[in-house]
Amino acid sequence: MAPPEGPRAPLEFGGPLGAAVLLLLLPATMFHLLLAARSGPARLLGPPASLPGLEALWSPRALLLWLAWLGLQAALYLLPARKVAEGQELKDKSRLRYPINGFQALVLTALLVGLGVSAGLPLGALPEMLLPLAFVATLTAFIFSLFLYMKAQVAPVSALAPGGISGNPIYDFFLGRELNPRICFFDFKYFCELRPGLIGWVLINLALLVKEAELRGSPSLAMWLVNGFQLLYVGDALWHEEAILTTMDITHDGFGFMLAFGDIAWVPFTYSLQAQFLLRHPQPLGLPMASAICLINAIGYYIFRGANSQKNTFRKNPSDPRVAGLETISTATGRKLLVSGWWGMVRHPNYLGDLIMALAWSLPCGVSHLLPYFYLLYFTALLVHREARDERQCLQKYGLAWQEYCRRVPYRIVPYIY
Ligand SMILES: NC(=O)C1=CN([C@@H]2O[C@H](COP(=O)(O)OP(=O)(O)OC[C@H]3O[C@@H](n4cnc5c(N)ncnc54)[C@H](OP(=O)(O)O)[C@@H]3O)[C@@H](O)[C@H]2O)C=CC1
Ligand SMILES: CC(C)CCC[C@@H](C)[C@H]1CC=C2C3=C(CC[C@@]21C)[C@@]1(C)CC[C@H](O)C[C@@H]1CC3
Repeated sequence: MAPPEGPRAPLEFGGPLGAAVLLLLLPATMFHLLLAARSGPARLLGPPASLPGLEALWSPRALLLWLAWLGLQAALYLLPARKVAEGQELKDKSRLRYPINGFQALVLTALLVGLGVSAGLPLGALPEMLLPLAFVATLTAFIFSLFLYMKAQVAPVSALAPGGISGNPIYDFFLGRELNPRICFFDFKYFCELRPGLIGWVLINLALLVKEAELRGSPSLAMWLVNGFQLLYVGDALWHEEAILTTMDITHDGFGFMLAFGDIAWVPFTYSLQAQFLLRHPQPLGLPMASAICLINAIGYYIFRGANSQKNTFRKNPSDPRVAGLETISTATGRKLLVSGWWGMVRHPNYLGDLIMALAWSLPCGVSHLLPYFYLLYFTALLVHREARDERQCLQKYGLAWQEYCRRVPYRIVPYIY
C-alpha cells in the first residue's frame, strides 16, 4: 500500500546513500573482524592478512546447522510462556501480545547443548565454522529483509513504521517499513531481537572456551571472565525481556535489514569478538588485575540494572514505594519524567553502565591490540547516535517538559563530560 501523504519523518543514517553504504559496510566490517581475530597480527585497521575464497565461506553443513538453530529457537519461542505481555498502544489503539519465555529458551538451549555435548556433540568444532556460519546468517538477513519489504507492501498503512516509508526502496529496505511484522502470534522483530542472536552469542563464546580448553588444557582466566560477563548480560536481557517492549526498536523502528542483520548476524559474530581474539591470542591475566576488571564490570552492571529497573518500575507503577519518593516533572501527555535518582544524574544512566561493562569485556584481552576494543568503540558510537535519536523523539513527545528536564539534568551520558 502507498504510504500516507503529508510530512514524513526526517531521513536518518545519511538518507538513501548512507543506507546503501551501510548495506555493504556492515557485513564487510563483520567479515573483516572475523578474519582479523583469527589472523596473527589481529589488526583492527588495515587489510586482513588473507582473503578467504568462496570455499571457506560456503558450507552446506553450516547452512544446515544455522537452519536447525533458527528452527530450535522458533520452536522454543512457541512453547507455553510464563506470561503474555501487552506491548505499547499502536496507532490503531490496539496492543500486541508477546510471550515472555526468553529466559526459559536460554535455559532449555543450555540443557539441550549440555545433553548434546554429553552425547558426543563436538562443540569445540564450532569456532572453525564461524566464517561459513556468518556467511549464511548474512544471506539469511538479506533474503529475510526482502521478504519483510514485500510483506510491508500489502500491510495496512497503520502498520507501517514512521521512519521506513520514505518511498526510496534502498532506504526503506534498510530501515524497515513495517513496525511489527508478524504471522499470527509469531512476531519476527521481537523474536529476532532476543533469541537467535543473543543466545547464539553466548553459545559461540562457550564453544570458544571449550576449544581453548582442548588446545591448552584449560580455559584461560581471561576467557572465563569474558564468558561470565557476557552470559550475565544476555541472561539479564532475557530475564527482563518485557522491558524490550518499550525500546525504540520495538515501538518506533521498522523491521528491515538494519535490525534483521544486526540481530541475527552482527550480534553473535561481532559481539563474541573478544572471545574469538582470546582463542588465537592468549593473554596472561593475574588475579589482582582480574579482580579489578570484575569490579569494573560489577559497577557497570549496578548502574545499568539500577537505572533500567528504576525507570521500568516507575513506568509500571509510579506509586511503587521504591520510586514514589523520587522527584518528577509532569508532562502534557500525563506521563512524568524522573528528575532525581539515576535519571537525575545523567539523561541516559543506563548507557553509562552499559559502556562501563563494555570496557570490562575488553580489558581481559590486554592492551597489546586495538581489535578487542572494537566493541567499545562501536558501542560508544551506537549509543551516542541512539541517544540523539531518543532525545529527538522525547522532545517531540514531551516538548517543554523535556526542555526543562534537559535544563535540570544537563549531561547526556557521562556526568560533567558529555
Ligand atoms: N548492547 C547493545 O547493543 C545495546 C544495548 N542497549 C541497552 O538497552 C537498554 C535500553 O535502551 P534504549 O531502548 O535505547 O533506551 P532507554 O531504556 O534509555 O529508554 C529511553 C526512554 O526512556 C524514557 N525516559 C527517558 N528519560 C526518562 C526519565 N527521566 N524518566 C522516565 N522515563 C524516561 C523515554 O521513554 P518514555 O517516556 O516513552 O517511557 C525514553 O524514550 C539500555 O540499557 C541500553 O544500554 C541499547 C542498544 C544496543
Ligand atoms: C548493525 C547495526 C550497526 C546496528 C544493529 C543494532 C542492534 C545490534 C542493536 C539495536 C538494539 C539492540 C538491543 C540489544 C542488542 C543489540 C541491538 C539488537 C539488547 C537486547 C542488548 C541487551 C540489553 O539488555 C537490551 C538491548 C535492547 C536493544
